[in-house]
Amino acid sequence: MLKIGHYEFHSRLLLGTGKFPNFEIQKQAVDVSESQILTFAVRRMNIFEASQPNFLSMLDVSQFTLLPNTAGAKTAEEAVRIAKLAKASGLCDMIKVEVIGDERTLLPDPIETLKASEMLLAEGFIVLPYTSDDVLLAKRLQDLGVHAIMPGASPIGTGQGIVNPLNLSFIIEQATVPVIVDAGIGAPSDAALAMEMGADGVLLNTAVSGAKDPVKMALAMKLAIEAGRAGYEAGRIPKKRYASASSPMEGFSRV
Ligand SMILES: CC(=O)[C@@H](O)[C@H](O)COP(=O)(O)O
Repeated sequence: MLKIGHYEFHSRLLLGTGKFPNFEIQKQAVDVSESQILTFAVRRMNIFEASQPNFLSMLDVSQFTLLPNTAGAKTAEEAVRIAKLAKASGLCDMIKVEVIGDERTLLPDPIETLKASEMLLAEGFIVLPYTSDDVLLAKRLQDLGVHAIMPGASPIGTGQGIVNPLNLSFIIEQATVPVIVDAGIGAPSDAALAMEMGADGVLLNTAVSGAKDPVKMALAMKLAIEAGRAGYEAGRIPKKRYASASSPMEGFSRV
C-alpha cells in the first residue's frame, strides 16, 4: 500500500493528464493503467467552467484521487494561490507543489518550493513537492513535514530516465516519507528501475501521452511499476565481480 497523509492506494502509478491525443484515448489509458491518482495543472483545467471541455467530466471521479498541481507558478505565493483555488473547488486537500524556476529546463526553484511547501503545510494541505534530485533539499522538505517527496528523474518531458541514480538512491535511503519519482521517465524500464531502487511510486505523463500507442504504454508502465516493486521487495542478488555456477557441482557423483 502507498500511504500519503491520510490516503492509501494500492496502485503506485500516478498519472499526469496532459498532452493526450484526445479524451477518449486518455480515458482508455487511465483505465488500463489502474492508476488511482491523476494529477492535473489547475491553471490548465477548466474546473470552474462547466461549458468548457474538461477531461475530468469523462471520468467517474469518485474512483480516483485527483491531485491538483501548481504548474505555471513561478513563486511560492502563486503556488499557494493556485492550491487554494483547487481546494476551493472541492477536489482534494492534497497538492503537488510545482514551482518552476527556469523555462528551458523546467527545473523546480528550490527556494520557492521550500517556501511554498511551508506555507501550504501551515494551511493544512497534504503537501507533495516536486523537487530536483538534490539530496539536502529533499531532507529539508522532509524536515518541514511534507507528506511525500517527488524528485525528478530528469527534466519534465525529456524522457531521459533517471540521470542521477546515485542522488536518487541517497534520497530514498534517507527518506522518512514516501518518495515518488516524478518527471523524465521515458520507458517502462526507467519506471521499473525507480521502483527496484526502492521508490514508493512513480508519477509520469509524457511517456504515456506521447507514445505511439498511449493505451499500450499505460499498460506497460503499470506492469513495469508492479514488477519493479516486486523485485525490490524480493531483494535482488548482489552484483559480483566473478562468475559462480548456477548449478554448483558439489555433492554430484563423478561419471
Ligand atoms: C503532469 C505533471 O505533473 C508533470 O509536470 C510531471 O512532472 C510529469 O513529467 P513527465 O511528463 O516528464 O512524465
